Amino acid sequence: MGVVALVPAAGRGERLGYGVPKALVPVDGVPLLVRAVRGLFEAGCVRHVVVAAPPSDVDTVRTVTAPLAHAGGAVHVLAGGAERSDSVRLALEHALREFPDTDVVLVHDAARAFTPPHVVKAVVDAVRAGHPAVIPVLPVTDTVKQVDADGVVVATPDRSALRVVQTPQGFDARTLLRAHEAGLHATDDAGLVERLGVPVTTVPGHPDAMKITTPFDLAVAEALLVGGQA
Ligand SMILES: Nc1ccn([C@@H]2O[C@H](COP(=O)(O)OP(=O)(O)OP(=O)(O)O)[C@@H](O)[C@H]2O)c(=O)n1
Ligand SMILES: C[C@](O)(CO)[C@H](O)COP(=O)(O)O
Repeated sequence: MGVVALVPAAGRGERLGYGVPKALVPVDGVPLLVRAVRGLFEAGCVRHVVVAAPPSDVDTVRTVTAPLAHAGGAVHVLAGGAERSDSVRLALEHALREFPDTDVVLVHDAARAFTPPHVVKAVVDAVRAGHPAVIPVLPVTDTVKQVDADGVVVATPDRSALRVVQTPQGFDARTLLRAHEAGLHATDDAGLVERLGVPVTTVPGHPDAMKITTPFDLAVAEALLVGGQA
């Protein structure tokens, strides 16, 4: 029995526009991916990590992540796929083949490099408590509008019932495999599980678990977050 974290890190980081794949972008000299993997191990409950790397950078990713493995744990690196969900599926298949005693799987964006370890632990604890799918969330602070193709507002959903979704998302391993094998599309793994009719439970997320997507996000991380984690 053990927890394996899958880290989709194969994106190009086009919205960031840094010139190297986003996972390798340094913040205070430390690549985002290294920070993300460190945070997973620091939670104290993750045994192995499987990273889906940009296909052109598998060797570099192996080099930067190799020193992160702790006693009894491993960091495996493989080439990711065309879409995030392809990268997750490839990493999941690898994990279940290489670590067959895995019972809990986390999926964690390399781009959420500053996620506090206590959020990782809260997700794992909730899966271990019997919830087959668990996601960290934050309340929505802006009013949200639904618009049509012309940008005209068609609805204003009640924001008290809305949540912003972060990672790591945690799953019973067989449930996540079933969700990926169903061949559906969703922007996160919990979205695939929902379509199976499996309940998805929420735990509190954290503002530091922001997804670094744009140059603004990177500037925020550099200005606010480095001190606590460098
Ligand atoms: N084919 C892909 C695309 C994305 N990801 C990963 O999924 C996470 C969330 O994706 P996002 O933040 O959108 O990253 P990018 O795809 O790199 O961003 P962009 O769309 O700006 O290129 C990131 O850690 C990214 O590396 C992945 O593993 N494989
Ligand atoms: C998984 C995710 O981070 C949850 O908010 C998000 O859906 C990833 O989206 P992206 O467009 O691949 O960045």
